[in-house]
Amino acid sequence: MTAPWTDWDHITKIDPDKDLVEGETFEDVCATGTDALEIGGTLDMTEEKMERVVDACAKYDVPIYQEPSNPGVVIDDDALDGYLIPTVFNAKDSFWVTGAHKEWVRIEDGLDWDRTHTEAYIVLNPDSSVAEYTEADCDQNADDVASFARVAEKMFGQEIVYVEYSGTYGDPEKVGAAHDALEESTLFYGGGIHDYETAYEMGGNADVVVVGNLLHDEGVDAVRETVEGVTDAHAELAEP
Ligand SMILES: CC(C)=CCC/C(C)=C/CC/C(C)=C/CC/C(C)=C/COP(=O)(O)OP(=O)(O)O
Ligand SMILES: O=P(O)(O)OC[C@@H](O)CO
Ligand SMILES: [Mg+2]
Repeated sequence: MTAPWTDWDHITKIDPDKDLVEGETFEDVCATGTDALEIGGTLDMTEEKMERVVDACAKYDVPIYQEPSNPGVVIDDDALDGYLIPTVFNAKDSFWVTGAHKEWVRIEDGLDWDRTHTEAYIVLNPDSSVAEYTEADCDQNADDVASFARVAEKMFGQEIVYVEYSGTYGDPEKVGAAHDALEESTLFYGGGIHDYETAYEMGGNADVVVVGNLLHDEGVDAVRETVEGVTDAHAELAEP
């Protein structure tokens, strides 16, 4: 069976610590045309906040994945299609590469391996909380980014590589370099996608575009525009 994300164009990342725009519901989020929901954030996360969002989204048709930022917030919920567990390839502290994972496996018995997948992050915005938190070395040129992507796929068997600019719009050249370096793995891009044009441009350089802050800051109509942008970019790439 092929992995579900190979069919995705767009993910909406919901931060359980942030509100939706006033008057909007999770039903509206699920009606944007987004292909999957990723529930996660780095700051002030708790199991209760995670549960609340998963419960609210469970009855709609969009797959739901939890993206835990640490082992303490992983929830056990049948409504989840799975877990997308980050591993940060350019973190300075190996805790964020394998250490947290080792602790998780040590503490929990009976992990649901069939629903557990990893995302090989390359974190590139030095001002993001995720970069600070993981002490990521963000000083990477396009060749470096491409090489990390290739290492993730070819040496570590990662099915998902994630170029992360959380909070700011990234460099399309670096994203494209990662894309060109991959043969099989799926490239996620996230960071600063805020309208049709940015989604269209990054859609030309990545397999899946992830939209986060926009949902909480601008709302579902803006998110729907980004779905259209990436979908159009991918439709054009697929033309003969
Ligand atoms: C082993 C387990 C279960 C967990 C460890 C998982 C790891 C290594 C997490 C590292 C941090 C990471 C990549 C988290 C993913 C979520 C993410 C990138 C959230 C967005 O971060 P920001 O947007 O910078 O933070 P805020 O939105 O919270 O300010
Ligand atoms: O919030 P934004 O900047 O859209 O980033 C999305 C996502 O990649 C964050 O992990
Ligand atoms: Mg964020």
